[in-house]
Amino acid sequence: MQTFHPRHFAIVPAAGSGSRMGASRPKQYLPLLGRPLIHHALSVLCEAPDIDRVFVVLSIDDTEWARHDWRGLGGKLVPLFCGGATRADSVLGGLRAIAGEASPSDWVLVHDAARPCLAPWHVDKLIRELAGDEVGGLLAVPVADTLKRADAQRHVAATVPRDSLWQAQTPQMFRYVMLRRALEGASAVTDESSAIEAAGLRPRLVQGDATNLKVTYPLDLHLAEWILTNREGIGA
Ligand SMILES: Nc1ccn([C@@H]2O[C@H](COP(=O)(O)OP(=O)(O)OP(=O)(O)O)[C@@H](O)[C@H]2O)c(=O)n1
Ligand SMILES: C[C@](O)(CO)[C@H](O)COP(=O)(O)O
Repeated sequence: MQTFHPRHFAIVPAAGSGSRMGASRPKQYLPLLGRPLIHHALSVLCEAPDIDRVFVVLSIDDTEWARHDWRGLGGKLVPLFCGGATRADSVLGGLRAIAGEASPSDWVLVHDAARPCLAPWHVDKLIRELAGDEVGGLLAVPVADTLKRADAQRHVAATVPRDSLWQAQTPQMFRYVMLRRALEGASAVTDESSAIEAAGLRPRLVQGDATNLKVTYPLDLHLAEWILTNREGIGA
């Protein structure tokens, strides 16, 4: 009997403008250790032995991608100029663009272009822990701080119990057809898991670590540089 092995595709949404960064160009192209920021995560995804192809979703009017040399990342990398108005639109555009290549039960790993400190072991752990899962899941870290809910005047209205609260990261890994249908049916979601949850399913939380931060504000760029330079020393 022939056994079916699902493939793994990465989709990297990179069509954002980086407004909170306040830089002169989208943050995915800001220099980080001599490379465009996005290069770091793409390199890890392209080198992951389990990942078959890496699709980068760019804005339809992106002019910067072509200014850089990506050949060092090898043949798995495919740019798609089909980004949308929101992150979810960009991911959905990517899923639609690869419809001819992906089978319904292939896995899709969606990873933010803005998370440059993705490490090979993050990808390996996610794929290994979710291999036999019906639904899929995401990297995440348990909330470590005491949480406060603010009122309109920024006074503390309540202390929110942090038990069972996790911070969502990426990659988030789901079956192609399940993710596509979930995103087509979802409104205003900020990650893939939310769309899957809205479809009535329960994604699994796979514990990652704080080094896989999202570069959102200028300080994050310095933190990312420090993490990439000192990774061996901090045991991450
Ligand atoms: N229309 C959009 C918006 C965001 N993204 C991508 O989604 C990821 C996470 O989003 P975020 O950090 O919010 O990026 P930006 O939207 O660029 O940032 P900001 O919200 O500060 O403008 C980034 O890799 C970003 O490029 C995208 O592909 N398409
Ligand atoms: C998907 C995500 O990285 C999970 O933390 C995050 O939600 C995306 O960031 P955004 O600022 O909400 O677009």
